Amino acid sequence: MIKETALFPQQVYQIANDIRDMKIRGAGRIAKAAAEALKIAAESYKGEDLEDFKRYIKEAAKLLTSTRPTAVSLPNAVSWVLKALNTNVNTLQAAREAVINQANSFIQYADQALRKIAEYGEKMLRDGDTVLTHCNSLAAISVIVEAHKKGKKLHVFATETRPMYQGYITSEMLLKEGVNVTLIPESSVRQIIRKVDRVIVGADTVAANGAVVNKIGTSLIALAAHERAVDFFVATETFKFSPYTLIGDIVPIEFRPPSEIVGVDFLKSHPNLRILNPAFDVTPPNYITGIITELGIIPPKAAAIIIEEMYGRPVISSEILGRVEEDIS
Ligand SMILES: O=P(O)(O)OC[C@H]1O[C@H](OP(=O)(O)O)[C@H](O)[C@@H]1O
Repeated sequence: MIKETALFPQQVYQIANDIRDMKIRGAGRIAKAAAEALKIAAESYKGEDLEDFKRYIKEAAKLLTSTRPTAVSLPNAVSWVLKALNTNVNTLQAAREAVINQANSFIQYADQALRKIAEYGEKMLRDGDTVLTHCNSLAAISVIVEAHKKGKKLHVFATETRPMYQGYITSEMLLKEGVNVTLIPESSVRQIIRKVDRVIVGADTVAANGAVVNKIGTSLIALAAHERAVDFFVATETFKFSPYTLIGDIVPIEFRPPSEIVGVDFLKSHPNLRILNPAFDVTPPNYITGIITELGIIPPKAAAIIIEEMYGRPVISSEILGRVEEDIS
């Protein structure tokens, strides 16, 4: 549990806890939730001092970015909102309004971006295609659903996605839209890939060299697709592009608790058993056909250009990010 003090309203801690516990999950959704939390914090600030307000918002930013380390959408959303404090705000009221407006503008941008991704991405799917997707990505799903709405007959293989089984959520979402879905264990992908025309997945972070960090198992799927020359697309908003990688940062990979892999009883009865539960892996750029963004479909090698255009240099320091490499030993 994140330590609660009287500093922020309970809702802010709740959002932070829900992101950490993956009750709120998906790189886009956690970014929007963080923006919403900063907005709530700004609205609820009880003090009367501008400088104190700025410190308070930065503390909230720190709390939120400390919840999960890998998806850069989280610090990028927070940076977007914190820009409000860099503008010429001279009064508490102006600063509060600026934070609220920036948070709203991020949420609005995120919603519009998903619509644009669907619009650009559906063109990559053809009538009769069999599509494979992994985990639960709103960006990837929006592309599939848009193609389906355009009248293209698709069949989707959704991987179960151990250990959290987000493939079940994906299956439900696609079935609700009337898309044909077959749920498969991800260990069957090399067997199934011969039936697949297109792979489409989401992203948690896109690095400056075009590598994509996404749910564990993605890179094995990319490898299988590469072997059979199956096109492999990544659907992602540009706020999942990492400005930190432009200045040499390595994307930290989150390791989650062993209890997500095996039951507590099994763990207790085998105290010498070590368990590793990495939540993400890295797919190299040469395995990726194209990255579908709200700005258009780009080759992975163009990621650095997008980062430079969108962000320039990082806005918040690594101190606020609180990024610490996980100990995997
Ligand atoms: O933003 P959207 O496209 O919804 O999802 C992007 C990615 O976020 C998820 O991470 P997690 O489930 O939070 O660990 C998955 O890795 C998914 O592919």
